[in-house]
Amino acid sequence: MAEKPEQKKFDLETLLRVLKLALPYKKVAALALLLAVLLAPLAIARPRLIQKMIDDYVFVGDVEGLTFWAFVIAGLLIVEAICRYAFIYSSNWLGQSIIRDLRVRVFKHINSLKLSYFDKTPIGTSTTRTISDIQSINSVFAEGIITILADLLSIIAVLAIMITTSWKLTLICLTTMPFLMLASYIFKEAVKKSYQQVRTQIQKMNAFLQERITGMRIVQFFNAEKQERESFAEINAGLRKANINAILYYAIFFPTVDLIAAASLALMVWWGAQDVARAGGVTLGALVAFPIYINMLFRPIRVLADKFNTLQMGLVAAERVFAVIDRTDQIENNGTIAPKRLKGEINFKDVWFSYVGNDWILKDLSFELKENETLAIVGSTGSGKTTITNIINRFYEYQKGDISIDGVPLRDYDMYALRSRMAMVLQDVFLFTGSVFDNISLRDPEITHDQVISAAKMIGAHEFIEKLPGGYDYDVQERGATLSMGQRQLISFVRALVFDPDILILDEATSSVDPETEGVIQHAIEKLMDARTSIVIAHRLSTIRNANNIMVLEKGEIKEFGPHDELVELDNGRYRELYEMQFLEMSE
Ligand SMILES: Nc1ncnc2c1ncn2[C@@H]1O[C@H](COP(=O)(O)OP(=O)(O)OP(=O)(O)O)[C@@H](O)[C@H]1O
Repeated sequence: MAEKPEQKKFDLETLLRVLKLALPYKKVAALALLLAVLLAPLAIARPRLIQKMIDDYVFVGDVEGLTFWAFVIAGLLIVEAICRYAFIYSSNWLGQSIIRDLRVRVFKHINSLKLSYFDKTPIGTSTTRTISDIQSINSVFAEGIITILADLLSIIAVLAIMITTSWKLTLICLTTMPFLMLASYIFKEAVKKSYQQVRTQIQKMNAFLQERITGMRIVQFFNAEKQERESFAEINAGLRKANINAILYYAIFFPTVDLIAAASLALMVWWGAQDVARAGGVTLGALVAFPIYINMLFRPIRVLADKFNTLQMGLVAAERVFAVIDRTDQIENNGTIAPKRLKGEINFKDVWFSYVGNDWILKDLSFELKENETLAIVGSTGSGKTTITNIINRFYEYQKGDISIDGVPLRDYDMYALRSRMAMVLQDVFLFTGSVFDNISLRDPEITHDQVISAAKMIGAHEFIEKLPGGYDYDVQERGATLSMGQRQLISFVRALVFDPDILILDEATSSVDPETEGVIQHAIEKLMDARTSIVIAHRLSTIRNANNIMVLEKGEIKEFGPHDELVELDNGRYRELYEMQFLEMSE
């Protein structure tokens, strides 16, 4: 994905929108702000008091007065430390609370988006939006806006006290300011650019690793380790270079600022020392306090450029997160009918569907399924079999024609109620990290252990689950990698059965299993389809033969439709051809 907004100038609109996120935490935000305002005069009070002590007490020899003011300074130091702690804690608490809310909001929103969004958006992008981009928004609060404000306030406060102490000395100190400004500007731009490079390299590395780790089998099998190692080394070198560039700028900038500060100090001492001697010139106390002021003036300026970059990067991230939140291609769910049970009569009438534009994948489809009937869909790859199931469960919206279930148009149903009466078993079984029980119940609190066990028994999966270490509590690793294909399929069958759907959508796996497992799976499928309407993308001859009707699909059109015995009789029939070439062979 092109990350072009990075080049944009400061975006006030996004900043305001980010600030609005703090509304639920008004009080903490106000506290952080108040502390920022308080900290500036607190910090400058110390050198001012030292100045006073030297001028009014040291020369007079008033030890009692000196002790008193020393205690005042100590007291102020403690107050400042407490305030600084409270400031850091509250601004970070604010940032973290805001991003916690935002993560929930983004996750919820991503969940509600149409599947077509995920067709177009790489997985990595969705994860980046919910994790690292949102994390960067924290910096807008914790390191950005409030600290920048605190720094600016302290600069103003220091300048004010410097000018009131001696405007001449202040002017002398400020003569180096243009150099500092120039250095800061150059640094800010250079660092921004190198951080962009770092980000690009990190993104590259993430994408590379994600793909290679997922496809590790292929990498190892085709002995591609060497090439992959070389590609990785190249990306890794790029990341190192980008990081070193960024560090280099810091290494140049910070000493440069120190140098400019030292020049200021030298000028001040040179001029100040002469001025002390003059009548009406600066006092000795001021001369002692000024180096501290200079330090206080340069320290925030030194980090300000950096913080401004952080703020800007936070805003760029915020803009990307908002772009996800603002997406309106959510699933429309305007239907209200929510039946407890369905009969499962499905009717397609002149249905047309395309994923993109006018590239029709399903063309003028009409067919009917009665209660408890089974329809087997067969056809060559890409003919649109999966697509039919995708529009029945409303993963995608069809464009023309009508689909109804039990005589009610699909869109009049509440989508969640409708889906709760359907179950889907996919060819590529997806298991989540968690126990076998959780993978079957999908953490639905209404599903009991007994229900799961009795469903597993019906399917014929109970035996093998019992034998797993821990049985139903067996910890399934990511995507079920530690289970065999057949075992994963059986678990997905139990998952479907336990929800006791009225309509079953089944994409039969093409992978062949040993004859014994095949027998178990065949039995499981029969159990699953028993007494409910089923649509099966069929690959097993037994399933096809037992189906009430077979649909032969070709390029999105129905070529033949009818029961096995009828279709197999058709001269030059497509089904007959498929049957003789494929299914008979498979069943041998
Ligand atoms: N999400 C999608 N976005 C765009 N086009 C898609 C999408 N999914 C499928 N297609 C296209 O739609 C057509 C039908 O795909 P579909 O998955 O329905 O075929 P299929 O008959 O199930 O194939 P197979 O037997 O290989 O699974 C294909 O040309 C495919 O490229």
